[in-house]
Amino acid sequence: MPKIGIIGGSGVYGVFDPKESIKVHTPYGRPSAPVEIGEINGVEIAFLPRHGKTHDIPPHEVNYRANIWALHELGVERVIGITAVGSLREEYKPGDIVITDQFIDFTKKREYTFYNGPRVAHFSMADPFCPEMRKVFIETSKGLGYDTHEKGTYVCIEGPRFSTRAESMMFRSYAHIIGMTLVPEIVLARELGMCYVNIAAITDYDVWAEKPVDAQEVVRVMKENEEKIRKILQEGVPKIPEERKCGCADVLKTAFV
Ligand SMILES: CSC[C@H]1O[C@H](OP(=O)(O)O)[C@H](O)[C@@H]1O
Ligand SMILES: Nc1ncnc2[nH]cnc12
Repeated sequence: MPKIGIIGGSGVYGVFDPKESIKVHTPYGRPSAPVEIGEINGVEIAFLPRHGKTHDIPPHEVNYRANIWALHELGVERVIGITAVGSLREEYKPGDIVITDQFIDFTKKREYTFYNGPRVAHFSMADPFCPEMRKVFIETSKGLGYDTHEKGTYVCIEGPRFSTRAESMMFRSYAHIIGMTLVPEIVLARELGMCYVNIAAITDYDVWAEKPVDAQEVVRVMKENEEKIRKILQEGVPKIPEERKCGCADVLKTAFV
């Protein structure tokens, strides 16, 4: 049973060679694709492409609950989410890697929880990312010589449209990077006691800076970044401690009323 799951985003489709693919049915419907099982550097991995195998699911229509449930059902305890993001700050440059440490939710109409009653839960989201996996991927990305930001606040917008210049200026006053998929993916993983780390690859300066961003540019730059992501995973995944001492699952002890 794979204990590590990877959710790949825009332009990240070939990070390993799957040995099998499993169709998982969940109480929330179908995940974005069958879950692919394979290995990265000797470690068993479950992989899901967030936008489907042919990128036909837009960010606001991703079935985040089914994706996280499916990975959990297969035994996954730790989730690595790969995302393409725009930069809201000069010093966060296209091509840089960010190991996100906070998020701000600007989405509007998604399924945010597994707990819609009668069981009521309120999960702490103060420090949402797994400290053990953050450490591994910060060290790995830096060790590979990539320009790496140890911290960064990701503002998640609803999409599928990009921001207006005014929105971008506002977001820039409190966040460092912008994307459309981190929420509710991380929230749902946490609700099941799973660890989550976000490896964000910057593809563009959002519109506050210069010319309007476009989707083709994001996918083109992400293709260029794919090798970086592959290397970070190849080196980083085997360094993830097998036993979890991070406390990510402890939120379950205090969430229920
Ligand atoms: C293809 S442009 C916008 C698209 O790219 C990012 O995808 P992901 O987070 O899955 O890497 C962004 O969030 C949007 O979904
Ligand atoms: N500028 C941007 N805004 C929102 N999502 C993105 N994904 C990649 N670049 C983005």
